[in-house]
Amino acid sequence: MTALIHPAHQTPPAAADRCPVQQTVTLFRHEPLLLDCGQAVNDVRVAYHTYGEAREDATLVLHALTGNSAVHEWWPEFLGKGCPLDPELGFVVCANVLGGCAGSTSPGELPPVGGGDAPLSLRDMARVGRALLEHLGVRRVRLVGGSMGGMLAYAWLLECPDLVERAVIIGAPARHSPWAIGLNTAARSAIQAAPGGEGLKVARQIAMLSYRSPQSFALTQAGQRAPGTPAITSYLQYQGEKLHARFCERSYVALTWAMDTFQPTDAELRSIRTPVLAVGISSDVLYPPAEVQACAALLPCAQYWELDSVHGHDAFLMDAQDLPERVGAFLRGH
Ligand SMILES: CC(=O)SCCNC(=O)CCNC(=O)[C@H](O)C(C)(C)COP(=O)(O)OP(=O)(O)OC[C@H]1O[C@@H](n2cnc3c(N)ncnc32)[C@H](O)[C@@H]1OP(=O)(O)O
Ligand SMILES: N[C@@H](CCO)C(=O)O
Repeated sequence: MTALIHPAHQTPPAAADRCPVQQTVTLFRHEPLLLDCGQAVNDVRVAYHTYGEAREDATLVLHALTGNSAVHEWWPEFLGKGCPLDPELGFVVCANVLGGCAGSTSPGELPPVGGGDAPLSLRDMARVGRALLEHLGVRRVRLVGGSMGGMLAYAWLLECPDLVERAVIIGAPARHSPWAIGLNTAARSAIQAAPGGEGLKVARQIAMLSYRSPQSFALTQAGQRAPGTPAITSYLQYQGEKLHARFCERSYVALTWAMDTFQPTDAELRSIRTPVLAVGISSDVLYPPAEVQACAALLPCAQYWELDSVHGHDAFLMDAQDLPERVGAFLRGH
């Protein structure tokens, strides 16, 4: 595979001067990426961050649905000196997924299929990630992923078992339940009913209700923010506006579809030999902890741990408590 490294990034600064910057590379220049839908795609752009000196072994962080590759911005408890991802001790990589809208090839940049955006799969995203690791010279990888990133870790375990040494899967099942698909269906319906932005805002409002918990909202959004407006109402409106300002509806449709259609069988999950730490979140109403645990129980080499938080699914981002310590210990082989 030949890669096109974008000129601004051809000469990396010395390690001591390095501050995290997003880099971009174009992969699949000569040999196309064959998507699961059958479409061949050349020139796939991947936006990524690296932390620490390049090595043959790395930890790959897999971001959540609306995340990006800037781990230092959204997961400071996990990345840094003394954290589970310590760039002084190891090489850390995070890439925006194929179909995302934070620098990698977006749905609108792919050849259309059947008159619409090419349907993407989590396995397609794992194959692009593999190509990035090859480009970076990485031959062995530990995975850490939360939410969509956790489901993507399952796809990596099935698609690239030769590369993955261990995986931490946080707040994610191996496949979507009817409940999770239903929530995404409602979100996509909102986008289809009101394209151009308003639908995406409603989609985020629906999703936010599943990312927190009744108890979390009782603690943080009781009463009124402005006279006559319940706090939760203005909160959801604000969250809709915030996502609209930083995300794209075609990516939202593509990524939620990829999650909904990822349905590995029990037999496939039983075939995974890689050690896995699966983390459930006690108050997660999107992916209830029992569901996360039941998926992990199908894996021959998985252990399960539960984060006790009232803040629901998003607790891995906003109320991590001793999760970093647990993740660090598992990555070190304990
Ligand atoms: C923070 C980033 O850089 S995101 C970029 C990368 N994105 C990702 O990685 C995706 C994952 N991240 C996320 O989903 C989110 O950023 C989270 C879960 C980590 C945190 O979400 P947040 O929206 O920052 O937190 P929270 O739910 O507490 O809301 C706080 C915001 O709502 C506002 N707010 C709180 N209550 C109300 C209310 N009743 N009415 C109106 N606004 C309200 C706050 O003023 C605050 O505003 P600000 O974001 O402008 O500071
Ligand atoms: N709140 C996170 C997790 C969703 O699964 C996001 O927006 O990506």
